[in-house]
Amino acid sequence: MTVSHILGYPRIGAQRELKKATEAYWKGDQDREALEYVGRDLRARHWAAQRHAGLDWVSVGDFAFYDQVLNVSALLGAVPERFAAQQELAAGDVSLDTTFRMARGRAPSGTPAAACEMTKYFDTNYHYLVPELHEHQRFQLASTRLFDEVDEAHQAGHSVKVTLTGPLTWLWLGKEKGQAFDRLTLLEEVVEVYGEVLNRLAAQGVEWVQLDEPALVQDLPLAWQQAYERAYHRLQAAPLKLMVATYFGGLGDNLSLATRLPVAGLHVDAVRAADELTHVIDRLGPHQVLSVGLVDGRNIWRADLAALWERFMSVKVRLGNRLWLAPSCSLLHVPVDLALESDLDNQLKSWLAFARQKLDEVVSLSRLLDNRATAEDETRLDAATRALDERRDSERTCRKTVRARLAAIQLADSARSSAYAQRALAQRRKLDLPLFPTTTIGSFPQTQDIRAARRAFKAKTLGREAYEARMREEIAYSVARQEALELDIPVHGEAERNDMVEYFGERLEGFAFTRFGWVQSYGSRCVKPPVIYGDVSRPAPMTVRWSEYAQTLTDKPMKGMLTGPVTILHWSFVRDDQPRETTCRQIALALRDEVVDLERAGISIIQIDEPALREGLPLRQGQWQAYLNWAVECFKLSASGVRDETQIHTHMCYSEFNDIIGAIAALDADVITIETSRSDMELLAAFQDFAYPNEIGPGVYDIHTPNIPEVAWMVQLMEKALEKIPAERLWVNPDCGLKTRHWEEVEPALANMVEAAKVLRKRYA
Ligand SMILES: CN1c2c(nc(N)[nH]c2=O)NC[C@@H]1CNc1ccc(C(=O)N[C@@H](CCC(=O)N[C@@H](CCC(=O)N[C@@H](CCC(=O)O)C(=O)O)C(=O)O)C(=O)O)cc1
Ligand SMILES: N[C@@H](CCS)C(=O)O
Ligand SMILES: [Zn+2]
Repeated sequence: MTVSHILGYPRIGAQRELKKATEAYWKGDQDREALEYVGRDLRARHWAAQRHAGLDWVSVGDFAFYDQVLNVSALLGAVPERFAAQQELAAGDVSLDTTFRMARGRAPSGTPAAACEMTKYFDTNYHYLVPELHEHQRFQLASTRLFDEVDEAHQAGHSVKVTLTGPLTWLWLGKEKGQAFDRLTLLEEVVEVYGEVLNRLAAQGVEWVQLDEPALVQDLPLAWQQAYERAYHRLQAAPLKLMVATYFGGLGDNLSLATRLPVAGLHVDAVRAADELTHVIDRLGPHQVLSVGLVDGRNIWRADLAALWERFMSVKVRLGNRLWLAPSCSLLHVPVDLALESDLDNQLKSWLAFARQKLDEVVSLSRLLDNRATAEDETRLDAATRALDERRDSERTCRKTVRARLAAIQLADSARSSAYAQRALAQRRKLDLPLFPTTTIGSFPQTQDIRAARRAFKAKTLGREAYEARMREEIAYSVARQEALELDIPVHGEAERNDMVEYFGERLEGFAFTRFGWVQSYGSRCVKPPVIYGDVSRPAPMTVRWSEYAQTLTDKPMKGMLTGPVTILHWSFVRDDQPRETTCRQIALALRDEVVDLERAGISIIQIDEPALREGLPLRQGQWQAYLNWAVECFKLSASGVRDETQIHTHMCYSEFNDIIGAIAALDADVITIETSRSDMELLAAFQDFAYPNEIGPGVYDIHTPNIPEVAWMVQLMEKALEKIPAERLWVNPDCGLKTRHWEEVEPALANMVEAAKVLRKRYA
């Protein structure tokens, strides 16, 4: 029989129960027992959903109150000293509050300390807590949570398969703190503790443990490849079966390595690496199980059951009972349950599958392949075929005017009419800016009041006119504050935007919105990515009214604010029936029209944010250039419809940019404002080495902390910048938008920033 399972389920809850419970606990509105109760209840419901769907195993170990990588750090006792958890470590039980302090710097109990770094999990929009590693670090089994959860699932009568981040991927995701050293020197001891974990799980009666090793789809140095063999030779001694799970791409040059590992099973991503499957099967040991990830765990499209059935028949014949089926990766990256989406039209809904629906898809496929399909499977098969046929032929997905416009794009459309030097002269004449011009990145505080007004508008208890009047009030307030602060280039403040992607998606054709389609981004924070289902176009201007209004409130040039095509693409669920770059070009054309309309409305500076440009890089370096080529082209397509004297800005944050500096220069934005303060302006060395020709606003203060930056601090940061970039090309601005801050923090911080610019002007005029 074909075994069906999943690599993990979303833990946030269909109604974001986990978010609400953890935030209530942090605020002190709910005690730990109540929080633990919500955790237990969610686990019980998620396991029940897996079992009732008909999966052969339920996955245990995918639950986390904050992050699954952090859970492994606690399990291994990798708790930095500043969290003062020595007693807990000695007792072998790192507490929940300690993990919260590691994640957020504070928790209801314990002394606050600097939080651990958080960063993107591979190429997903999920963020994990980076394990902090130091030379000669000791590890020990230091948490019982996993074992308690296994007991919980056993008591509920489930067949348990444990899932856990594997030792090599955990180390790969970690970062050396302090002195640099080889992380692999820690492997032996880490593997020792994993060995203990496995023995204990075996003693609990666990038969299968899935060790997630997505690092295997990346370019690995030889020493790491060899370390895989060593580690798994040691782990195979455990008296249970191991499945190494790889996902988010193909194994490439790690394929032989992965299939050689002495484990009972291997999971591969057959969505992103369909063409590797035969090679994997050819190399598989005669008794090894292959788990094939054939339902897309990274997207929300309904699976084509008939096509998959046909495609995998031969695989079934080759592997027989050694075939397992699963989604390509954990379902953490998709929303929980489509059934809740009562506002989506039925046709679009019929094209989609969220986590709950993907369980059914996997189960039906395994029964179809076994020739034991039930009437329910037949119904699902027919419904999927019908829905996919409709989707393929629909005028909603394929719009001739959009396609014709795309086909007519010329090379010249992706370039400004003049080179930067000439544009800069025209812009200087028009804008007449001082040396070290000051500006912000766009958003001002999204107050409770603004959010409440938006909620009321969405709930229809506040009418459109009243809502818009409320937003205009907010814009007027923020412009007045900026005038008082003497900022050179004001912005309208983005009060009207719920999210920098959702806002634009709501105004573009080809996008749809869910009500409950939340996906965990980090900790308790979620995003609700739009669904791009059809050809994209802009039925009407999206931001022009707000910018036009804001411009009436000041004599200074009002900066127009847009989210760029690449960022809109990356932070959405993108249609899977055409190349991503085609969808991106369509978004770029829609934004191009907006840019031109803003110019026509008298807006002479327009910022096109691309914070997600870097994170869209493929996991394999060999594929970077192809991606960067189309990403840069799309940005330029959106930016190039304007006259020389219109100044185009872009903004980037959340990433390190050293390795894509060439692509950043190729964007040819007149000004880039970029996150640099946390890295002490180090990034600018790359701009200097590359002889970056245009203007730069290196962020002079970190907006992620409530601290008010001092004038002298910002002046010295800018002086560091001056060592690399001439004064005429430098701007002064914060690292990113201010929407998460409070006015009481923003005003003194910006006042100091403006003061710093004045000091610099005196010194360098
Ligand atoms: C910068 N990042 C972004 C990503 N993707 C995006 N699409 N946008 C981004 O900005 N990806 C990478 C990073 C991820 N970083 C973050 C940072 C912060 C959050 C976050 O705070 N999320 C909020 C949800 C924010 C939101 O959309 N708010 C809405 C209101 C939403 C809502 O429904 N509110 C109430 C409704 C119930 C009621 O009270 O009536 C509710 O919360 O239930 C708005 O402002 O209008 C979060 O709370 O999780 C996410 C990613
Ligand atoms: N314009 C946006 C960019 C965030 S990356 C903002 O200011 O919030
Ligand atoms: Zn930013």
